[in-house]
Amino acid sequence: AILQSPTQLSSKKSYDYIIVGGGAGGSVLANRLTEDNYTNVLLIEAGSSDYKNLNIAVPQLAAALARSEFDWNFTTAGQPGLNGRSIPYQRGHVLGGSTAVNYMAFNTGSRDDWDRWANVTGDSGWGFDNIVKYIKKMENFVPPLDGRNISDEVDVSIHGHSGPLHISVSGAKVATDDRVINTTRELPSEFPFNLDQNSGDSLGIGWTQVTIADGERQSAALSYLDPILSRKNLDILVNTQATKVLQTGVSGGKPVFRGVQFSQVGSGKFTTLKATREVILSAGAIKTPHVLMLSGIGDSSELSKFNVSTIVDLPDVGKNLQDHPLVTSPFRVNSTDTLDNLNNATFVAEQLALWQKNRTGELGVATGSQLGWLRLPDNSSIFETEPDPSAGPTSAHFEFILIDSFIDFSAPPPGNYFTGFTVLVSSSSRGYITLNTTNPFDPPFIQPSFLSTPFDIFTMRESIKSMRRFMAAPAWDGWILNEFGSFAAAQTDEQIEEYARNTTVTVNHVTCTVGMGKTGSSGPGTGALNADLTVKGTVGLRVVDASAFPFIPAAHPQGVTYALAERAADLIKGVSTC
Ligand SMILES: Cc1cc2nc3c(=O)[nH]c(=O)nc-3n(C[C@H](O)[C@H](O)[C@H](O)COP(=O)(O)OP(=O)(O)OC[C@H]3O[C@@H](n4cnc5c(N)ncnc54)[C@H](O)[C@@H]3O)c2cc1C
Repeated sequence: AILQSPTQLSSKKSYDYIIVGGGAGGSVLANRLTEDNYTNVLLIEAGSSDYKNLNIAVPQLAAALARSEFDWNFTTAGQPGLNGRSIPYQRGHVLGGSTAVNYMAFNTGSRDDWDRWANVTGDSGWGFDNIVKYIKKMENFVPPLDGRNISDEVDVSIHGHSGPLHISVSGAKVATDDRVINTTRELPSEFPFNLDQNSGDSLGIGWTQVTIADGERQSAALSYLDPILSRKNLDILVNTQATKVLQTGVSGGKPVFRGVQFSQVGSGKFTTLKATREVILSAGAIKTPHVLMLSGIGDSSELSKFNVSTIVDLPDVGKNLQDHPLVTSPFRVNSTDTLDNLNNATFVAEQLALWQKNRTGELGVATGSQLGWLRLPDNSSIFETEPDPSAGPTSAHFEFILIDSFIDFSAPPPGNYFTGFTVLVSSSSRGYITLNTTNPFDPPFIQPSFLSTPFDIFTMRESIKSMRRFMAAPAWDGWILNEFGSFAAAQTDEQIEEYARNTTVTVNHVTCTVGMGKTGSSGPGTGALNADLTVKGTVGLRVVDASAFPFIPAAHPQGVTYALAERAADLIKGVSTC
């Protein structure tokens, strides 16, 4: 059942597992753990249960979710690599978490991304060949809404067809699709076509797979929770924030953390509850380390600055932050047939009527029908002085997101556009999260440290030059009029770097802030979690969300988080995972 307030909890009921956070990680666990009728689970979510809200359901309304009630409204610290700029740092604040507010691109990571996890943790179960079964377990690949033949857009045979998460390709084609694909024919050595970027080898340009089915967003709440709301052994407590995990004893010399303290914002009332087996933090890569630090689990030198007494000195909590910085390359186009038409209120009203009638029209299509995953040439000058931070030859250094409209996260100008996002997906910069205050309702201090290494600024610059080469292919003749705005003025290497520092934002892929390492290893840089996702130096406490990644994949991370959580569920159940 969904409970709206802690006062609705029954004092007679005890829970085997208390999960904090109902996003990608938490929703998978709540579903899988309650498959056993005798396992009782409480899922605590800070946001509301309004996961069917129109702005969430309709894919092209996603922009309205930023700075709304569905956003934690975080802002980063000033970033030296961005000329001191602070940027918004969006996170989902609703059942479904960030999967309810994201842009729905669906990737499952490259072979090298997963194999690097296996190496770092010493657990081959995280390797690609083993994880494939968990990827298939989550997936249900369905045909696109328009029913077109997609045999040249995706290799349907490698996907799962009976999992909870419905995925597909965009529900209808847009005017630039053929131009993008023709570019891969005209410039195949730099921009090869890849039929399925989720095969383990992600490199090349291909069709975006999305968590959209029948024109509607598929969030973790809709996929993993909505179908099981009638299970008697699952309670979902919404509008309630976990403020701390609490020590409930000592076992084998280690503190046991089976208690959770929680509260509704502004109520002034705090409730505590104890799980009989485990407390699992799935609060995402910002809030999971925040809750751990507030509970006395973190870097003792940081905690002491705020008079928080350290129970477990775990220096890696909040460190190792990795994300994907993004720069826009906008072009004016010689057409009125672009998704920019959705900036016109009358047109949107017409499209909304279509969407409500049968989910058709432009509001149900994906933002960015194609993605490109690309590497710097092996002989790039940067490798003479800097190591390659990518996971290996199947992982990209940078990404293209190719969009049939203007997007630069400010008010759109009049006219029609094409936008190429270039995204740094294997960066060597590392950021961090720490406390700002000890009030659990205050945001933590967030420093992503974007573009703070020579490799990162070099690669961002080269990605923009690569985007210009892509858009100069004959396929675009007659469509592209000219480069737009301050992007057009950035032509020399120095100007491009300055443009990047002045305009970089994020794709909102923050990860790795409570990363896994080898089981039992200790000290800075060895990871905050054991390979089975238990928190080092504790009993009864685990982390299952994107903060547990040891390295960010060169991929949009929701699919990777779902797969991690699918395996975590089996690790928790104690069934064989390899
Ligand atoms: C704007 C945006 C666009 C994105 N675009 C894409 C994309 O196109 N493709 C992609 O793959 N990924 C995308 N992502 C990232 C992706 O959605 C996340 O990586 C993924 O959802 C992470 O899952 P998670 O379980 O770690 O955290 P989340 O899904 O964020 O879930 C965490 C949950 O915990 C809750 N919570 C936090 N603190 C507490 C607390 N103290 N008590 C109770 N509950 C708490 C939150 O409210 C939230 O519901 C995007 C993210 C954003 C914000």
